[in-house]
Amino acid sequence: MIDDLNLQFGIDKKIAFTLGNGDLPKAILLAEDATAEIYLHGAHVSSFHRHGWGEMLWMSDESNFRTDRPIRGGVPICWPWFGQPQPELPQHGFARTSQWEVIETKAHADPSLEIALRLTDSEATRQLWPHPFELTMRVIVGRDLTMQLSCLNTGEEPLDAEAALHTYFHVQDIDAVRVAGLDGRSYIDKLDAMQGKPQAGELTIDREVDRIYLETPDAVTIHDGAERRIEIQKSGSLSTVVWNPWIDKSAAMADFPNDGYRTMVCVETTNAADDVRTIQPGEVHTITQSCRCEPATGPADPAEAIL
Ligand SMILES: O=P(O)(O)OC[C@H]1O[C@@H](O)[C@H](O)[C@@H](O)[C@@H]1O
Repeated sequence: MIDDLNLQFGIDKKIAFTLGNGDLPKAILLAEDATAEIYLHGAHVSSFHRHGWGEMLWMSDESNFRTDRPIRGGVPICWPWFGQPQPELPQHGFARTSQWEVIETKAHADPSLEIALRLTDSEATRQLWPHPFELTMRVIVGRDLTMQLSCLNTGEEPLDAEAALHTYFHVQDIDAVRVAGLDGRSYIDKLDAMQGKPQAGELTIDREVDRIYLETPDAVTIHDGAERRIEIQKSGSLSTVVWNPWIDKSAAMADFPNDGYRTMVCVETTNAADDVRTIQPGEVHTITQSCRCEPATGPADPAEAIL
């Protein structure tokens, strides 16, 4: 399988396929400005390392790497639902535990690299969710990490889908983290009977946080507690989830280190809660997020200072 992937989609010195953890196949993208890794299991981006500025994503070193489990960390794709609408359904949908197929790789002149993966309905997905669909995940690796998740409704009935690019960002020190861009928005507090509450100012984290922010079309910025800030631009999404499990929940999760909550925060570009999307037959809905990691002060790139 790896040989076939390299033959069909490998690009010399830029894109290669290999077996990753748990012998699951993954793509390695070696762009001029960054290196990224994407597992075919879940179309899961597990690493984005912008050269000179370190790893942007947080990965659990206790993660499962099994075909029947989601990977913990990186960017799980929650689809076609967010959370667990019914107890018998898998939390966050089936996309993150499905095997995706690679459909395209490209080396752009700018000089980013791109990989596209696809998931279509099958007997197994129709048992959980009775809709035909074609889901495409495009990952573009350059100075930014851009992810586009597109759902084409290939059926004859409208379908309703939620989605999340459930991104685990690596931060230096949770006590000093600030999340900007949500001021004045209201959020659903999943830890307080789904009550609606207003956000005043920047968000800081000193306890478990699990919130769905509504009416959030704009960029969100994470100040990571040290020298970095991460800006998340988005489109096709009017909701944003912020999650940190804090002490007790970290300890309760078997695939999460007890102190993991100190160096991560999830800021998720979503279609969740009242932002569920109805997609008509033959139509496509795309949710996009583009993440840029830059020094906390100064221009994004030393070259930009002299341009
Ligand atoms: O453990 P999971 O299924 O990956 O979910 C992690 C978290 O994901 C967040 O997006 C949810 O809002 C939380 O409620 C949930 O606990």
